[in-house]
Amino acid sequence: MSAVLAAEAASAPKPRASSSAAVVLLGTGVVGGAFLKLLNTPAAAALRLVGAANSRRQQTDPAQLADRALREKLRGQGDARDDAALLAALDASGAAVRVIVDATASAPLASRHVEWLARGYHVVTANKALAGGDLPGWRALQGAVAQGGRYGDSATVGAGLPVLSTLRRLRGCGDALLTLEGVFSGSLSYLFNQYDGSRPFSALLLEARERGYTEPDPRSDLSGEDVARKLLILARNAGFALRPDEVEVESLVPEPLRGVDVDAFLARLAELDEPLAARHAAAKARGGALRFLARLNQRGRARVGLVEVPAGHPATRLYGTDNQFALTTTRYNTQPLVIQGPGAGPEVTAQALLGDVLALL
Ligand SMILES: NC(=O)C1=CN([C@@H]2O[C@H](COP(=O)(O)OP(=O)(O)OC[C@H]3O[C@@H](n4cnc5c(N)ncnc54)[C@H](O)[C@@H]3O)[C@@H](O)[C@H]2O)C=CC1
Ligand SMILES: N[C@@H](CC=O)C(=O)O
Repeated sequence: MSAVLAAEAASAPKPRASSSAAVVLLGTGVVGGAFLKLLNTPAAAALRLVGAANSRRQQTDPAQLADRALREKLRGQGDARDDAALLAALDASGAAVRVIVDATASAPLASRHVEWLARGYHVVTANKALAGGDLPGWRALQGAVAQGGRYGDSATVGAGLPVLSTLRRLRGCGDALLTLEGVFSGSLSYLFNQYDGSRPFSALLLEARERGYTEPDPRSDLSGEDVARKLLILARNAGFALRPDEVEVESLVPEPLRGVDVDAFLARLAELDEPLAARHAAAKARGGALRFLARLNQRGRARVGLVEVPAGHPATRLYGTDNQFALTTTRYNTQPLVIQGPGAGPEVTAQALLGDVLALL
């Protein structure tokens, strides 16, 4: 090892010897699976997994939890789902820091976050259904946090890009958000950064899904619902008490595909192609490009949808799954403060979860 590398290794932050946490993981899909891999790295040495679950099964047996094939095994083996048994495993761990990591998209699970915080568990989540859901849920969450509950939400916006932390820091300094604009979806960014009409939109969507960028049901992305949730989370953290019905949302899901089950939707994906090809051709003919943008103006008016932007627009300078958040505030008012980078994907999202868990130690 070179002297420089050795010095860096020696100075790398290490968990305090006395700090350790017991962790229960809910959701072992794309993000949860990547989180399990991170738990097996030195960065997570202070964390002890005491329970893991998918939607149907769970495991609390230490030997099974230590198995590198845990995620695969849970598909066919394990106990029936029972939140109480997972919480009991956290209690039995004796750890001072007990963390529930929610890597699902389940609204019923998200609705339990407040109760878990009130009972003294910390919650770290990639699930946006509570903070980006109805206003009473958001208010209950703020109440639990005001009582001392610690809620790790970095993964809910920008897959861990430092957006929420920046916004809260500015607000803590008395700076107020005036407007917010950008690309808040990694999958829609990936789709529209590439879509030039040469390949069907549906083929690109399948690619985004295979890479783990889309929601469990990709219509949550295409409908604008996932972007609207992120806009609500950001707006609320900036002090706007916005309700979901106050966000104007444009859906890219054709009407006949809205009510069918996920498998039927995936089988009929080609129905997305013609309308989007027509919009793309029209934008291109005018020298523009299509981007799925989110906007919040100073009066609290919020909209998410597909926009034809001119060549050279900041959103045309994104690559891959890049997200872009342009924050204009009372102090950043001549030029916005811009946060940009990959905004979806298993590794970055799992790292955001891990970072939030480690911050509890
Ligand atoms: N994929 C990405 O790039 C990002 C995803 N997220 C969020 O992460 C969450 C998970 O996304 P993915 O891993 O892509 O989804 P996924 O569909 O691959 O995995 C979801 C997992 O949750 C489990 N699950 C569902 N209901 C459950 C329940 N009641 N109890 C226990 N487990 C349950 C499923 O069995 C599955 O293992 C979503 O909320 C998503 O919005 C956030 C940022 C980025
Ligand atoms: N499906 C989401 C994943 C992150 O929240 C997206 O595409 O941004």
